Amino acid sequence: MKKIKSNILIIDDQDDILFSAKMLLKKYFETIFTVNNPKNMIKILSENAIDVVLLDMNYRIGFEDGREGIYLLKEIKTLSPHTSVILMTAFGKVETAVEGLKAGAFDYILKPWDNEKLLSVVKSAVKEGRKEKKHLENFTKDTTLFKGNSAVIKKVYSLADKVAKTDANVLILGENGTGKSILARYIHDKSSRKQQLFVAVDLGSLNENLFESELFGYAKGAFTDAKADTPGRFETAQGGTIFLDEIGNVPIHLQSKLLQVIQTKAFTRLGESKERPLDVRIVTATNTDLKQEVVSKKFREDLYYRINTMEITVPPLREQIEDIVPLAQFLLNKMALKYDRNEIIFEKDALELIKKYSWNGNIREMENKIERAVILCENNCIKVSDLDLDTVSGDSFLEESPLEELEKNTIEKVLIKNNFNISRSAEELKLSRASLYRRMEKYGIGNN
Ligand SMILES: Nc1ncnc2c1ncn2[C@@H]1O[C@H](COP(=O)(O)OP(=O)(O)OP(=O)(O)O)[C@@H](O)[C@H]1O
Repeated sequence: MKKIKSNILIIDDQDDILFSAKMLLKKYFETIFTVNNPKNMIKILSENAIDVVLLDMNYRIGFEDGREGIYLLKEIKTLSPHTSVILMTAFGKVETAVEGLKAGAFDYILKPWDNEKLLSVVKSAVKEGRKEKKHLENFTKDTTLFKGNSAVIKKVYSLADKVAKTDANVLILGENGTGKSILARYIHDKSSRKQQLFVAVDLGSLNENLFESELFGYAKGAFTDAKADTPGRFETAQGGTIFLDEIGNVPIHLQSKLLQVIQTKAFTRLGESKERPLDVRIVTATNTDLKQEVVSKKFREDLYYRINTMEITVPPLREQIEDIVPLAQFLLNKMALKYDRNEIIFEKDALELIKKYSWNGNIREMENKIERAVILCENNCIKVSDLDLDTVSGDSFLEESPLEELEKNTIEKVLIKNNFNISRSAEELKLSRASLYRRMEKYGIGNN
């Protein structure tokens, strides 16, 4: 049987436990390290990429409350944040193990263990760790784009990847600051037009009188200030992509001009009669409900159907809660780089607040708050007060809405049904184990 490529470290003061765990695991996993004194774990963890640590919770005779285990767990997580830790505890000491789960342990196992159970927990820890590592690689490779790992955002990028390969017009919908223009750029970068220009036009701030000249260009003498033949934005984007942001703000009398260009794939410079062929990919975006605008006759239906060959909705941050903390870390890295503050980190309470805050202004709001905090922060640790978040506005995630109540009840039911088996419950709820633990913590499930 081919062994799974992974490094496992077992820490226990009883040599017979180390021996039997090693005998069992070495049949399935490539490298097994053992230490009977936790002090020796530091060297192994710093010299090897350890995937999983199996950690006993009690060492000193007479101390059996598991405190040492919790302390060591935190130390391991600091030294090697992506190592999964499985706690080993005696029957009857489960409360401390549950506390360990909240402090970041992957799972716990009761001693004496059932071999099948131990193997299955270690295998899932290795698998989960790999996923996280891959996610981290994607995350650190690029400092301009954060993709996220929640199901909703993964769907967005998978759709964007598919549509990028085609020449279809794309309409991107979403609230302010959700990253619509970032997604438009992403589609361009993934398309066969990536070597050509990506031209972004903010139609919302474009003066009505300049609309035509700016978009389609003009000939010398077309109007008083037209001193020379000048190409417009569409022409500049030839061969590439034009991104028309805030398309919902275009007044109805100008919408027909856009429609004509999109329909005929040709444009005419102001003051000229010659029609020029147009070869651009059109990506548009808006935060208004265009369908509703069509119903209320503020937006032309024919234009709507021309621009939305493919429609992608970027979710607000409140619908991708599991991405909030990684995004905050991503933006902190970005700002740390920008302001040369490499050592800067979030204080635990600040990160908790970030997690619970409502972020109605989405990624833009978070970026602004973190940038401000990096500038203002006096030492290298961002505190709650540095973030300047309005926590009294009452719309933070802290409050339990009926929807949350529903979620809490469902989680409780599934956990009870599965005898508090986390893996099975997570599978049934279609959540990762980590997200299930996070929700349990949020709702105080399993605390008593
Ligand atoms: N996926 C992302 N990765 C990194 N930064 C992002 C991402 N999405 C958005 N941002 C940052 O958030 C800010 C807002 O993004 P963007 O302008 O794309 O949002 P938008 O939805 O187009 O906003 P608006 O509706 O106000 O035009 C930008 O500064 C951008 O750098």
